[in-house]
Amino acid sequence: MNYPQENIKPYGSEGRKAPQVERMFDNIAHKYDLLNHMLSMGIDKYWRRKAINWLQPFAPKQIMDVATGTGDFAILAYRMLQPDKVIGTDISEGMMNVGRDKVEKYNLSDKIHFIREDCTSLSFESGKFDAITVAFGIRNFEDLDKGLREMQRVLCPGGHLVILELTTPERFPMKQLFAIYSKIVIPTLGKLLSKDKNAYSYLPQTIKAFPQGEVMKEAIAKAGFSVVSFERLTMGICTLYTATK
Ligand SMILES: C[S@@+](CC[C@H](N)C(=O)[O-])C[C@H]1O[C@@H](n2cnc3c(N)ncnc32)[C@H](O)[C@@H]1O
Repeated sequence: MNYPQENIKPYGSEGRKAPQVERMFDNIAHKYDLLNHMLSMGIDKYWRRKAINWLQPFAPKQIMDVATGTGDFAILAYRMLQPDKVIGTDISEGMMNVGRDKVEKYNLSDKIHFIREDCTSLSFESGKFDAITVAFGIRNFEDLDKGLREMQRVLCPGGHLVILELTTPERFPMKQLFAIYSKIVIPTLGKLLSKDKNAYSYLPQTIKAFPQGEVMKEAIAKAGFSVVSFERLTMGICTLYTATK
């Protein structure tokens, strides 16, 4: 299936989406953490903890953090779940280099590894991971269904998937507040700090276009997952999706 956000590209309609997304995240990598926490006003930390908490009862030993970026989710997953290993995968070496520095600073280099992988075509063998996490990354995939199928393939039978993604609130007053925030605050602050004006106008456009709630739940189930469910967080600004293989 073709989803609307797959046709939204940061630097214009020419060429494939994935190389443009890679270029964009390489460009903003040095300011990503600052902007991320600033634009979410720190609420992302609560969302991340909530997502990882869901995995706690399953005590996964091998975890892949897809679209790991600068590694915050991978680091938190390691600290909260104490698995044998976390592999962070991403298409942007620029983002992962920031993550590699953090992991070294925290003395976690033997526990958390970063590998360049496009989630729509993973090089890992089937059934390798006990759990897969994705925070704020899946919206950028060139082919959402292919990415979900690949995650399903590399999870072990009974393995767990957790996805956090920004969504559009549907009810008053958050719907109206979020509309103003995403039209004015995100592009203005993003442009000012990252110096890449395309990146922070691409962000709200993809949030608006990305399938959410029941549509996303159906996409996850179609990729072969069972017990798919979702919970809207902070009045619908973010949604937590969980599933089992
Ligand atoms: C908004 S950042 C999220 C980073 C991190 N997960 C976090 O929670 O802060 C999105 C990341 O998705 C990555 N990405 C986009 N498309 C991807 C793909 N097809 N496969 C793997 N990573 C991808 C980008 O390079 C970027 O680092």
